Amino acid sequence: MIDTSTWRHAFKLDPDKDITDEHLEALCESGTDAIIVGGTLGVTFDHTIDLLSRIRRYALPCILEISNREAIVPGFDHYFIPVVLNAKNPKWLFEPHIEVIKELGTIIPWHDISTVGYCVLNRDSSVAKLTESDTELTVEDVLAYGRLATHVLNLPYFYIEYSGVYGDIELVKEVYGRLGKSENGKIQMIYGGGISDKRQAEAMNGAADMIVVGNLIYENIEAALQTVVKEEVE
Ligand SMILES: CC(C)=CCC/C(C)=C/CC/C(C)=C/CC/C(C)=C/CC/C(C)=C/CC/C(C)=C/CC/C(C)=C/COP(=O)(O)OP(=O)(O)O
Ligand SMILES: O=P(O)(O)OC[C@@H](O)CO
Ligand SMILES: [Mg+2]
Repeated sequence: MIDTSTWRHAFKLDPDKDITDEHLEALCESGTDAIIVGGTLGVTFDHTIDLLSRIRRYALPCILEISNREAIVPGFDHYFIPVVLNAKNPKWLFEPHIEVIKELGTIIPWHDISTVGYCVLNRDSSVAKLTESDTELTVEDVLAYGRLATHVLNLPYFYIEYSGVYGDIELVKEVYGRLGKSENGKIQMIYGGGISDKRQAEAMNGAADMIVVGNLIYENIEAALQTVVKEEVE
């Protein structure tokens, strides 16, 4: 089982996108807490296992965020199993999961997986289009999804996903403040989406337990490296 309680920052690598050895080394040695591997579309077994083999040169946790059956590669330290809580197409809630559990049930390392409840808020993202996410949500709506994740589903993670665009920080702050602190904060809240510089990374890190930086890696590696924020030492 993995302990992410002190994690503040992770880079998310897309197996479908190229990255040089030099940039990969810089990311893995940047001080980030973990590498998450995943994407929405086109994630293949071969690209995923190739990327894992390259990341394994470095001593940091590597998590596979599973987006399709093809991408399931053994050998990761941990697996995030997504549930898109605000998916309007019910097929995406549990159908893919059931198919995989029926196929792999006996070999699934249940202690190495964590279910992550996503609230997808960028209507133009691939994941929103794929799952037909209801992205026109108020703060109260998002807070309700957070409470669903925390108290009804007892999930370890609630992920506010803006995937590709920098989100509404006031919404994130309010949801985090009312969910995390006022309700014994037993869930870890993650923010990801459009972080493009150190200022945005620090701002969002004040609004959630952990931030994830993805696309910026492939647009501006130096700016991506600047987003690494570390746990304040008491
Ligand atoms: C030995 C062995 C084989 C070990 C592995 C066993 C294992 C871990 C089995 C898994 C068991 C299980 C229950 C798996 C679930 C399988 C599955 C297919 C789940 C579907 C998840 C889902 C809802 C997918 C659709 C939505 C989606 C793509 C979610 C991913 C998260 C997300 C928000 C992605 C967006 O990423 P982003 O980078 O922003 O996207 P793009 O940049 O590509 O646009
Ligand atoms: O690629 P970006 O927009 O940084 O988003 C990171 C992560 O939330 C994607 O699942
Ligand atoms: Mg991505």
